Amino acid sequence: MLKFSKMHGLGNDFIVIDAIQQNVQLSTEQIRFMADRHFGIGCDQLLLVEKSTSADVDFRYRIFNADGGEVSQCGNGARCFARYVHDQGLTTKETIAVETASGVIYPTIQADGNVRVDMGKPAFAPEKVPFMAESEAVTYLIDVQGYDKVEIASVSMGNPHAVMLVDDVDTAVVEKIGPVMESHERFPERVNVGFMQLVNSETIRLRVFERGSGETTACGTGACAAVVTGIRRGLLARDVTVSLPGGQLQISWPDENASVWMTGPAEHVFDGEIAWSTLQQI
Ligand SMILES: N[C@@H](CCC[C@H](N)C(=O)O)C(=O)O
Repeated sequence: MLKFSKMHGLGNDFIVIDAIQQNVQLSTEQIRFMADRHFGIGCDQLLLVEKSTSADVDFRYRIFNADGGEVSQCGNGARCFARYVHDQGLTTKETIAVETASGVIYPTIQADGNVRVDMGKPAFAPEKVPFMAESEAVTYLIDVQGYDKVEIASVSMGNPHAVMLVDDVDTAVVEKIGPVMESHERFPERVNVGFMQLVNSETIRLRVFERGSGETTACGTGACAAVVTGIRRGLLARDVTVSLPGGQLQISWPDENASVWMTGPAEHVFDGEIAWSTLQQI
């Protein structure tokens, strides 16, 4: 049997698998099957806990979207990862160094159970996102099929994000523009698409259409992306409450050269197991 835990961060849900104590080799099709909410277990992302290859880092963290594609960063996943390795007794540390495909992040489990994560520095250079543009700008006007030009900001939080301002997230056409933007030709690795409504300089509302998973109830890196691009546009303060459909995150970007800090909950839902014989049929 393959053991897993089901966890979530503000409803952005994960299958978390210990690949240190279990020998885990999953194909893209098997991950897609496990993520499927009707035929499998159901999740937005599947997270693998592995040993790090470097001595000064505690764990390696691999992330797969529901479509089976491996990606390099996940904010809500980082908080769940930290709670998982701590609660399963894989570490006794409160601050954990975690290697991801886009660098090392440092989640800290707080006394109240929330997790605060040093998410690293945002990268705005188009080639880092990657986004096709002649030079770096705070915002860009892009052609979106079926719509007039759309103004976006783009940033890498270890994964690619496009953020647009909307008057009201409740009426924003996330399910229509989201998929078109996700596969926009100017984002060669596709993109996570954020729809940000300003409430005041310290509060935003946000919905995110995630690359490879569709709209989720919350996206941690999406919240970081919205806040840093909002600060660059002169719209937001340095500490912002981000209100997502699944709940709230606190995001802070102390200055242009600093890391972005994210604080929020991570919840364990249940433990389960699935037979390898079932997965072998996929
Ligand atoms: N849910 C995540 C982001 C997961 C990865 C993303 N869909 C991508 O493809 O980059 C978060 O909380 O940040």
